[in-house]
Amino acid sequence: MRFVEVSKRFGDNIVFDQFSLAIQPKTIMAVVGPSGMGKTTLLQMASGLLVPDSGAVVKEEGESGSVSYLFQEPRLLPQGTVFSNVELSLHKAFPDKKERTDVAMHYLNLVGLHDFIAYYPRQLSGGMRQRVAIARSFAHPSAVILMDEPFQSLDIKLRYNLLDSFVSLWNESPRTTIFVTHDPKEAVLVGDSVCCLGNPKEPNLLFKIHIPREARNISDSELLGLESKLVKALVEA
Ligand SMILES: Nc1ncnc2c1ncn2[C@@H]1O[C@H](COP(=O)(O)OP(=O)(O)OP(=O)(O)O)[C@@H](O)[C@H]1O
Repeated sequence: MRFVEVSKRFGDNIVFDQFSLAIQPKTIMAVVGPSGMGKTTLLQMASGLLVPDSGAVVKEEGESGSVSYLFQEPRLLPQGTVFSNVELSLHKAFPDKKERTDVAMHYLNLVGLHDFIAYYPRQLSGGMRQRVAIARSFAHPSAVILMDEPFQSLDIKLRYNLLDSFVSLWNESPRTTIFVTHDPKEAVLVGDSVCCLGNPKEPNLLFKIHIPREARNISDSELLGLESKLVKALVEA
């Protein structure tokens, strides 16, 4: 997916001015930036919910069709079980009931919720609810996943556990992904590239990360170095 010289303003507020960014198919672009710099706006333009004033969002071959959105809050149906929260979203993509059930169960297994499929959201912890939402995003056969600070409200241990779950699902079924986060550590653990919005010297500072995702460690010196560069860029932004 490519943002090509995209401009977007709300009244006098210019959020993007001739902004360009290329996300290689089936890679993860982490996006960090101070509050109000346009991260959610970027996701909305990627999803087609919002149309740029000028410029274009270009999808690569195989990226058209529906997108999966993962939000900070899991947005589950309170009256549906864990299973039906995933299965219900698949009716259009998988008209065959058996196939739909298999797909839902496959992803619920991958996020470790096989023993909780008959539970209702109110019976789950916040982390478990977010696992359901992750399973639902991946179960949907969309080529693009847009993530808006999905782990922000969780404690640090849970956050990194969920990040691991997300990476396992992603490795099993890679999709073009934009991952918005406030946390530079999350960004360097998960992204193939990290785009930092809002730095006055370089409005879309881009870092590429060459360490394979599965080999990344929170205390790896190269990642720590990159993280501190990001923190510096964010403080200057
Ligand atoms: N529908 C809208 N109408 C008017 N202004 C808007 C609208 N949507 C976003 N904005 C403005 O655009 C700017 C970017 O908003 P956006 O939500 O994309 O920022 P963000 O980087 O995601 O912020 P945060 O990190 O706080 O979620 C902000 O100044 C916001 O007030």
